[in-house]
Amino acid sequence: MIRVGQGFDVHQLVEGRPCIVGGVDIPFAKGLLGHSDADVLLHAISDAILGALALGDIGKHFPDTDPEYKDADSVKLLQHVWRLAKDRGYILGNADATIIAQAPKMAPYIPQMVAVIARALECGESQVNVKATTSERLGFTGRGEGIAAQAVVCLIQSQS
Ligand SMILES: Nc1ccn([C@@H]2O[C@H](COP(=O)(O)O)[C@@H](O)[C@H]2O)c(=O)n1
Ligand SMILES: C[C@@]1(CO)OP(=O)(O)OP(=O)(O)OC[C@H]1O
Repeated sequence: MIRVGQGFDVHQLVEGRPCIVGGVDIPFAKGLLGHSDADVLLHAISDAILGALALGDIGKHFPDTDPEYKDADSVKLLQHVWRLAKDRGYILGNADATIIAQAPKMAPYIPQMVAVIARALECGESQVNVKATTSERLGFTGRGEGIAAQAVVCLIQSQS
């Protein structure tokens, strides 16, 4: 069986926080605000996987009221989500994601993000694509108030 899922997430950019996107700590004057490390890209991918599995969303699995997830490493959250897919006999077909950010420039860090994601999803790097776009200075992303990310995944059930 093949299943697809999509995910979308937004986090606010504020001073005094690290800017962690796709598991990469990007040097920038502002960082992402959240209960966890606020890794907007990994949250979108996690939600896409949970969507494909019809298992709800990351807020359901990792409540932002739970101190266990305070400043949590989203790579670990993604690994947990991937375990749910593996336990149901799925492998990754492919994942494709877009980061929407006026700044910082993501391109130099994308190969590192792809490596982090492929490692967490136990797949080849050719199965993972990460893109970035500005929103041409329009809207909250364009004003630099936050970063958004969206993702789609295709999961393939290799055993029944
Ligand atoms: N935060 C970003 C945004 C964009 N990029 C790269 O720049 C290219 C052009 O962006 P447009 O919004 O003008 O389409 C885009 O294709 C990305 O390669 C980036 O690295 N970081
Ligand atoms: C990851 C969790 C849990 O720490 O918190 P945040 O970092 O605030 O992220 P969000 O995308 O708002 O939702 C999921 C949360 O429950």
